[in-house]
Amino acid sequence: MNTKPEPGGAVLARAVNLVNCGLVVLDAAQEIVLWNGWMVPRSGYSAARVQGRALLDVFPELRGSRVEAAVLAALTDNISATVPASQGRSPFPLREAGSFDGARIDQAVAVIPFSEGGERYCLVEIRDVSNAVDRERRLLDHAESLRARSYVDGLTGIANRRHFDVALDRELRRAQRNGGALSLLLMDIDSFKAYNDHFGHQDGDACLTTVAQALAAMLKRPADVAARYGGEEFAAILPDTTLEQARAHANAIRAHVASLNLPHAPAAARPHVTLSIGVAACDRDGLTEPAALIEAADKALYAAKRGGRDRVVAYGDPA
Ligand SMILES: Nc1nc2c(ncn2[C@@H]2O[C@H](COP(=O)(O)OP(=O)(O)OP(=O)(O)O)[C@@H](O)[C@H]2O)c(=O)[nH]1
Repeated sequence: MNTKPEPGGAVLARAVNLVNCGLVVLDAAQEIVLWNGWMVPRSGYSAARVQGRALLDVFPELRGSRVEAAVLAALTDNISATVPASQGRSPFPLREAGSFDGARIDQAVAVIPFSEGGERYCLVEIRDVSNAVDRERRLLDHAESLRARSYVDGLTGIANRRHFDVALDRELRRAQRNGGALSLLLMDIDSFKAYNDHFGHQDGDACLTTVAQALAAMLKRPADVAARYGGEEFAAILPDTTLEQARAHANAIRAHVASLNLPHAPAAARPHVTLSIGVAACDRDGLTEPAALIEAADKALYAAKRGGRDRVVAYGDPA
């Protein structure tokens, strides 16, 4: 059996001052009766300076905070409480030891009531959780950037197919709710196989990126979406746009890409890179589902290819 005597007050005081968290003891009047060494360099107050002063007098900004509520609950109702770091801003104005203009330490605070000699007290324990909070923030940032990247085409930087699918579904529903129009363009670079065969795949990739950026620059409304639909195929969702308006816009896109004068392979129909575009709109019967709208635009695109390429065809145009 351990027969060593209990440590004296001096040993306890040393231990309390060495512990790696803030310890503050308040009496029933919320006045500070203990202020450990950890608090001193982080608050800028020595124990002698705060002893006997009310906590809210030392830190007026705690008024109305969750810490004040927890202290009240401890001293009046004998209830323990914790104030986790994630719930808003760090309650105590504590900074990294010795840096009084640095960032606040992220804190997890626990308030624990106890009685001694018939008096009620509470212990306020403050732990520095800055590292954990930092890690959590970095993980959240990383998750957010992964999420954003998962909707962007890695090669061209415009929306990818997944983004397109989500946007088309959303915009079609919105158009139906509001009784508005919506048009879809499917665009394909003409004779792109010949381009790759002549210039090589790397130049092919660069060409795809240039065309994608040119296309995105032509869609100016916030709700418009330009996406890479497949290999050398692009799509544009144009909310609040009728078939005839979309046809006009498709022609402007086609003319803009042609005006870039990107040299094409000798085997291509034109000396420069061109687009064929199929247009469909949801203002026609039966084109209220994404799949039906895509199929209609695809048929129109096929007709544009068959008709000689470098042209715009709308679904329903006479063959
Ligand atoms: N460089 C590059 N080429 C791609 C990519 N995705 C698809 N392609 C190429 O695009 C070409 C498409 O060829 P086809 O579908 O035969 O059509 P096309 O030659 O464009 O002819 P038309 O569409 O009929 O005018 C194929 O050679 C694919 O390899 C890509 O990410 N990078």
